[in-house]
Amino acid sequence: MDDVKVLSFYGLASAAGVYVIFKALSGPKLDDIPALGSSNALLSFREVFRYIFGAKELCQEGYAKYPDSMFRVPNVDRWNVMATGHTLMEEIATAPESELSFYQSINEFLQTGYTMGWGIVNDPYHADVVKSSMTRNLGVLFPEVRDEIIVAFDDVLPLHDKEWLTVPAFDTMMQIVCRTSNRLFVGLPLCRDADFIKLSIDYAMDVIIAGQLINVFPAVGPLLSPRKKILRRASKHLTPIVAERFRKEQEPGEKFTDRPNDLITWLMDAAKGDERTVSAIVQRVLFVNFAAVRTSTDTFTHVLYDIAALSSSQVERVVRKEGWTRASLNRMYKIDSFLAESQRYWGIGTLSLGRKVVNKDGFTFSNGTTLPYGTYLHSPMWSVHHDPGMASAYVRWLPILKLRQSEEVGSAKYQVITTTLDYLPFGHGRHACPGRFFAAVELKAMLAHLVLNYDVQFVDGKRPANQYMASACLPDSSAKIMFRRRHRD
Ligand code: HEM
Repeated sequence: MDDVKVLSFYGLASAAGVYVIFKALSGPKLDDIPALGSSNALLSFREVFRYIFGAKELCQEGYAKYPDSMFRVPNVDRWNVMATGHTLMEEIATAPESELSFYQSINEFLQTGYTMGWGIVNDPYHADVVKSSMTRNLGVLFPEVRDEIIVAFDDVLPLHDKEWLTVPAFDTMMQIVCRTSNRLFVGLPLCRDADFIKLSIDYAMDVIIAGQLINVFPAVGPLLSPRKKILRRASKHLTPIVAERFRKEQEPGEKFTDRPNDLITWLMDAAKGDERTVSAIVQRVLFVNFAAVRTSTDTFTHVLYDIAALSSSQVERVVRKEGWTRASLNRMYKIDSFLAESQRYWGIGTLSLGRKVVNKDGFTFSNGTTLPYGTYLHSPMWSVHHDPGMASAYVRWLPILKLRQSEEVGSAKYQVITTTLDYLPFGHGRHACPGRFFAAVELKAMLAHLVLNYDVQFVDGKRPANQYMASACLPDSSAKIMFRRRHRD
């Protein structure tokens, strides 16, 4: 590095350090909430490191020590309050946005305005589109989802005879998830375009990295946002499609009757004002990609790593009897339970129910505790999912994973889409993931296709270790996995 670069590096690092300390000291006063480690923001660096290298153990310590209560853990620039026990968690899940804000919490973390556009911050109408139009259309569009799964698996796994093929697990699943999701979002042929798939995948990573940089370097961070670059790349593919739809819609005379049934159309129908422009719709399609693809890929890579011990007899029986429809997928109870259990056991994060107190007078819980304005809070999901009190709900099925008791399997109460205070991978309450209905259909269809058609094996015989980073719990993204076409005798 030359001198100017060295000086710039130290200058930026010092500015970031001063800013972080300033933020830590000027945050809301939380003296009544017990801290893990030192209660002094500057002396709690040991816990900060423990948090950065995996919040799981740290939060587990607090969960055991403070049941039905609260404790706080230090992040780099703030305290994060953890609420435990059903009563407090229910109050978080049901609190109105004007008291405990999901959007402020997530938008600050991702710096959504800079990284993905202020329209998304100001009018998150896509959540209703995903929850209503997308979910409503899942039955009629299922054959397309299924078709894309088959073609995508065939394309990314060019298998011959009885040979094993070794491929990178995460990247391969990411391709399949991205293509399948975009079959529903933008349709053929774009969902198979290599550059479009790559930019959708890159976008997710770029946004998370840029969001963190902007949080630490607020002054220069926005300059590092990938938004414009990605928009330019995406526009090449999406702008002509969206512009053509707007043009057809405005044509006098004939009604635009052959409108494709996809996310672009659903968004155009729901968007209002400034959000009803070509560039705003393009941005929104990218945002839904961001919410959908990485989350589903991480979840499915965990599932893939779990799959070796899965019996496929039940899947075969249902498919033989009823063929491939959404209804038959609904009856693949073991597939559903397997997915739910993989999500419970591993999850893709260790925290859930992220909110920020936005009422100027603070938020008072039923136990009398008031959290001041500006407090960030969560529930320690990993600890909830591994609470020994939950063990009786499961029977041991795989060496690690358990399935629900047989009488419970198939009950709506325990399906993967049913969120509860004990089952939080999709959150719970007001902001529970609206994409979970699609995610469940997509991932269950992928899982059933996988177990019916492929044998899967680890390269060295054991599950690759997870990567824990702050609140994330990610499946190993560099591990390879072996596939072979399944042969029926
Ligand atoms: C396995 C895959 C997925 C996981 C684990 C997941 C998880 C989550 C979680 C934890 C939340 C926040 C809930 C809360 O704090 O209460 C959320 C919100 C959201 N998810 Fe998902 N998600 C997945 C797939 C998807 C898909 C496929 C879509 C879109 C098609 C989607 C769209 C959204 C949106 C739009 C929100 C914001 C909700 C709001 O504005 O209230 N997600 N998701």
